[in-house]
Amino acid sequence: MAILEACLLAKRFGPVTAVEEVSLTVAEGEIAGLLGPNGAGKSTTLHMLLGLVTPDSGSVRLFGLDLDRHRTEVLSQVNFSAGYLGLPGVLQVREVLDAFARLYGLRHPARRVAEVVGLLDIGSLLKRKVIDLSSGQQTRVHLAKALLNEPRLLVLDEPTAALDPDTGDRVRRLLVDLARESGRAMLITSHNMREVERMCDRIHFMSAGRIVASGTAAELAADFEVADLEEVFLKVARQ
Ligand SMILES: Nc1ncnc2c1ncn2[C@@H]1O[C@H](COP(=O)(O)OP(=O)(O)OP(=O)(O)O)[C@@H](O)[C@H]1O
Repeated sequence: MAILEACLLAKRFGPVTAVEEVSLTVAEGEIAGLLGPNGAGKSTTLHMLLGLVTPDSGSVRLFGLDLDRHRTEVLSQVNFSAGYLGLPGVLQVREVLDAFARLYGLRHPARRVAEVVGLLDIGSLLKRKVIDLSSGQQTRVHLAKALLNEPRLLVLDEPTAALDPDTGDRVRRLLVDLARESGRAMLITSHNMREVERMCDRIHFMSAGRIVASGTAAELAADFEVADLEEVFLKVARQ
């Protein structure tokens, strides 16, 4: 079943065409990657899929429902994490997670907070204020928040950019396990090609607002007649 179906999305900001005719689908249990050079239109695409930016044209369906017409229903089954999203700095980590758990209307908020704290291994951070955390620690708190509502679609804008190699590896394993075991769909952007090769079932390359190539890492490498995704990226970026 298609969890996400985007059809011919387009967005301009004044004279800048950020996104043009972007169509993509993400299936249940699939981890999809959205790659491309800086300014290619990845974040703008994610924001349209999340209803944060209104497209100039095109449509988004989530779980078979039109995002515009069923906004509350579909967005309650989605979550989003990105390094550029702030959390309330004066609150302790526990207070932040408790607040989001209440906001999401979870049936067993305390139990779910304990679960995500365990998954992201952030028990030692619970009494710390968000503002005092390192960027990697904040990333883990953000990911914990994004898992609270057990989203059927998890959208992650550069999820491991601030993480050290060990923590990044743990988080990647956690996300892959979540997709495999519970059928959660994910759409991630990343500039880490090894990460994308390891995690993503299907990859969409964007350039100048358009999707210019899609496939598995192996299919893309074969199509572009190169050895790996890093070289595909360089070819796309330099075309
Ligand atoms: N709110 C905005 N107002 C004006 N221009 C914008 C706005 N948001 C994005 N843009 C422009 O749209 C284009 C696409 O930006 P976007 O952030 O989607 O790219 P990206 O692929 O996510 O880049 P990066 O890899 O650097 O994060 C860029 O030219 C950017 O300057």
